[in-house]
Amino acid sequence: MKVLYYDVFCGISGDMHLGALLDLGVKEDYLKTELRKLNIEEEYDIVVTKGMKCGISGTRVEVILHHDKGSQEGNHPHEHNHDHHHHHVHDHQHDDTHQHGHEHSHDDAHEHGHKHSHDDAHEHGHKHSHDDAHEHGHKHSHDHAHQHGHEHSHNDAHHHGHEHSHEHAHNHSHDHHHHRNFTMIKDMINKSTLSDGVKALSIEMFRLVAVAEGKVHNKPMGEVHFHEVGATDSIVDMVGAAICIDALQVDKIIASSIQVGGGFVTCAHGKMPVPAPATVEILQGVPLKYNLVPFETTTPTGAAILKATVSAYKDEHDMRIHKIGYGLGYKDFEVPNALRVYLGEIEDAPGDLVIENQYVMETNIDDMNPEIFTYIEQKLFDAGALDVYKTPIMMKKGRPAVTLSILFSKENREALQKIMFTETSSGGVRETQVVKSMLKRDFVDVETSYGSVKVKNLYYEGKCIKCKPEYEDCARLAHEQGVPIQAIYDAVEKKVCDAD
Ligand SMILES: O=C([S-])c1cc(C(=O)S)c[n+]([C@@H]2O[C@H](COP(=O)(O)O)[C@@H](O)[C@H]2O)c1
Ligand code: NI
Repeated sequence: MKVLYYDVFCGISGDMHLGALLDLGVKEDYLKTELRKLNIEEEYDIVVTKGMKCGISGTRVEVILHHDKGSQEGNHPHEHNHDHHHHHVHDHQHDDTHQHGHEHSHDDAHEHGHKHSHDDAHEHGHKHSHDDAHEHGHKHSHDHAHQHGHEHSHNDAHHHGHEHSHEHAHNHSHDHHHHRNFTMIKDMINKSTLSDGVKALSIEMFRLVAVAEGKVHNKPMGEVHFHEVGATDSIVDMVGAAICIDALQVDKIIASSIQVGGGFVTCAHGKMPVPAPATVEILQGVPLKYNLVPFETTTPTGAAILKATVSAYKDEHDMRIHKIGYGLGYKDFEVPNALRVYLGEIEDAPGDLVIENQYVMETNIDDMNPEIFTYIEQKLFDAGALDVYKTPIMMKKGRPAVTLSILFSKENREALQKIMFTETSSGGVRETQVVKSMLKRDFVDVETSYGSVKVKNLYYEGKCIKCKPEYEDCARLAHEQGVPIQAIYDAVEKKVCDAD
């Protein structure tokens, strides 16, 4: 079995992850070509360099943002070194002789404060579009000649206050890409020509962050205003992660316990404890280590990449390692600030359990014509449900009702959700992630006096411990031969026992 192992001894962020997988052998050109399928390549550049951390060489990835067309044309790339140092206070450096300090803080009802200070002649392009009530306050102070032009489009009531103090004429047109929400990002990914696997995996990463942010800030997921998450560099980090993982074509992903770091981190919300609330929300149930350094070592993006892909956490593993990669972080610590990854193989033991992350979607129904259930169940199976089952329940006001449950893999979530909303009377569904352990299995054809029946063999610790004739074959033969179905089961059992 081909395995990817994350050794998260000093944490993980989106760009450390990209660096590690490029270091492991994923081609930089392939990553960049695939990312272009999102059609946002004018918003960023990706710079890949070789570097060193405490004597270990590895690969460093920087996502350089073009916040606006103006800055792009004016050759003002905005650098976001997304691990461990920018924490939502954006430091920007420009080729021209000036610096920007942008401070953004967004919320549903919220205020904007943009502060710019410039030394030289240049142009800005900023665009904002928001869904909710909020206030804007822009403060600019400039020393030299340039132009401003602000474009804002808002759906709801809000108040703007722009304060400019300029020594010279200048031209700003705002064009930030910070406010894509989960739905917008999902649409962008789905509309692209990326493979279905990459789409599903990257959407799952964004969903994990959206759910976590919603929980932390006590808002429904749809109302979460993405901050860094909605920004271009998070899109590059998470879609890029899915592209690189998909390119490796591994059967299983394993990780060590995750070093989250310590202390406090400053971000849009102010100072927050490490692990940041969204990070620890995402990493519930995962083995963590703390305080290797008094800084944030694992970010929400890094946490989401692992949560969406890792099926087992083991500090000691028995894989044969074929390749090793190091993705470098930005800061320098006393320990190597790097994510280490291994590509290798684990022997397929015949008795091994198959362990998969799956999901259960459920809704309680007390007001639907019961005849419809059978129709819906079939539709759910056709859309990829792994199992569909009903549980009788008693609901409020003494109503007898049914819980309709679906077991599924994440790539089928949207199709199944659509059926739940459009075909049942339900107005909402809930979802939980489950770890499913299955006995290894194979299928054989058993010849009986009635005909051939497919039989499932189930293995545990290398031995076949259960044999199950497939119901459909038994039912078909019983009809064809005009015998009780039990006669077919008995014939299969006799054949199997005789063979033992
Ligand atoms: O901007 C928001 S909403 C934000 C929320 C949280 C919470 O934990 S809530 C944390 N952060 C911090 O932002 C940086 C960037 O993280 P990325 O995952 O985008 O790389 C990081 O320091 C987070 O802890 C931001
Ligand atoms: Ni937050």
